[in-house]
Amino acid sequence: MLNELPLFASSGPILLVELLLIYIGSLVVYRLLLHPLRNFPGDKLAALTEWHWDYHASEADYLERVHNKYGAVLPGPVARIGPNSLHFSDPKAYSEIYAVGSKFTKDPDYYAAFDEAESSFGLTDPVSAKVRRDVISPLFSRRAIMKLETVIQDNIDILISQIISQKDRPIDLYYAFRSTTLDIITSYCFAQSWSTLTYPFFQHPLLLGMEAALPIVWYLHAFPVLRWLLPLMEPLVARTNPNMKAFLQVRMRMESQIDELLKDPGLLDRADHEIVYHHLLTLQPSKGQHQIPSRTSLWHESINFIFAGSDTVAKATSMGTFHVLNNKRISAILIQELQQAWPDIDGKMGYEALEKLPYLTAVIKESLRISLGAVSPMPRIVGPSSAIIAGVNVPSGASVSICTSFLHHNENIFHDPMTFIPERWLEPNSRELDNYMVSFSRGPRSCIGINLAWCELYLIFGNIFRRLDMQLYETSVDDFRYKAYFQPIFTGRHLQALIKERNT
Ligand code: HEM
Repeated sequence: MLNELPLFASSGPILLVELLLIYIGSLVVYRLLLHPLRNFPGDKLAALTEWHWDYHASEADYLERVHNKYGAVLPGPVARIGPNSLHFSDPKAYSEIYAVGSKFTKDPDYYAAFDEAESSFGLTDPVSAKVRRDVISPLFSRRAIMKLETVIQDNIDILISQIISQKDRPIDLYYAFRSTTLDIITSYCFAQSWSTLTYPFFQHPLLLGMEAALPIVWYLHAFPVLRWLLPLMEPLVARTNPNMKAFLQVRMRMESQIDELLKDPGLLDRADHEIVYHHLLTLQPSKGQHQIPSRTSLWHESINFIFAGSDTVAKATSMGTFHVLNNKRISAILIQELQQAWPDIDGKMGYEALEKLPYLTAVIKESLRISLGAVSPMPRIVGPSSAIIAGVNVPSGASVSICTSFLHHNENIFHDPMTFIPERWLEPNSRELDNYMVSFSRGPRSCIGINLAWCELYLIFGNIFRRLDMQLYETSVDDFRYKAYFQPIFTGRHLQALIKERNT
């Protein structure tokens, strides 16, 4: 009887189900038994489907748990965390994956989730990415930052005056810093400040919308179709979730900025200073730019700057400020150093002068170390041939990464890694530690905004600790536990402080 059953039923829907089952069956066999990564240790479900990663991606300690489980299994300090993805735990892997001159490229499947495929962050083709970088990098060179330092200082002055005007109530310093960095990036890159600093309690709806948008990243990764559906669902989303509505408004606002500019390029001449569009909209064949970026590409780039350039600095300053205020000894040393170097409180102290202060520098480095920056993997595709990473032979085409926490929070590198100790950066061996500080990543895709970030960090830390008298309010270290959405979202209360103006 069995022999007489046909292999495929003839009716359409059943045939579809049969084909689907055959496809899934073949995928299972391929991924478990034939895939080039089949011999790497890791959960079977992780090897079978990307959804396993998407399910666990936001758990801050997920990768640590995976390595604790598979650390002793050969071939070494590596685990398979997706069908085509490996994650390393040995810090040596960092300099091999993110090496200067590396031919490894950004993993297109992973980075597509950010929905900025045509921005400097999202471009995965190395040639296009390099052209874009070469075109916009001059705006972020140290020289350019020094020239536009007043743009940054002016916004910090607004921050200080806004904080002082809200005396007698605790200030949400995370929102305050995020407003500062948003206004800095929108003034610096577009000469059109969003003026979020002057919004009541620093809670501008656009800022709240950007914060609410972060958690969608792993959904967009798991279900790529959402990237197409999201714009269609705008009216529904806007009605049901005010923060998502605000996020969609951020995207639309940037879209109209581009449209206005394309309609009237003369707007560029009216900008107060050089902005990112001066670079993007000027053909620069010497840098390999043979065409002006498309409207979509300009739009992606503008959204990229707003996200990449604001939350990162705000989270580092929030964590750093908390740790300084939480330790009387550290805050006393920092304030004393600032008072000595900057005796006239009504005067100004610029970036170059602040950079020379050793304790302030140590505080900033420690803030960057402990806050990590990007908290999720930044995967690269191995190629053009196979590579040895941390002593392990990895086939070409595999997606590889090692998260920053495996260096910054590694007790073999930084003793007592979860404690904020600026002094570690002042010890004789601190140059050695610099090799393991990778907040801005390394290699051809490292952070474009590093000089701007350093300048913001010096000016924000310098100004708030010199000009304000701050006391923590109902914030503890537990409030900085986070969920990982490439950038962290702290799960506790935001950093809050009672703040007065300092008079001397
Ligand atoms: C404390 C502050 C900052 C930290 C910790 C940080 C960290 C990083 C990291 C780790 C990357 C690599 C991402 C990856 O490989 O996927 C990156 C890339 C990038 N960052 Fe930053 N960043 C900061 C500030 C900024 C600022 C202020 C800007 C604004 C100009 C900026 C713009 C960018 C851009 C455009 C990229 C993409 C570069 C590429 O893929 O080639 N960042 N940043």
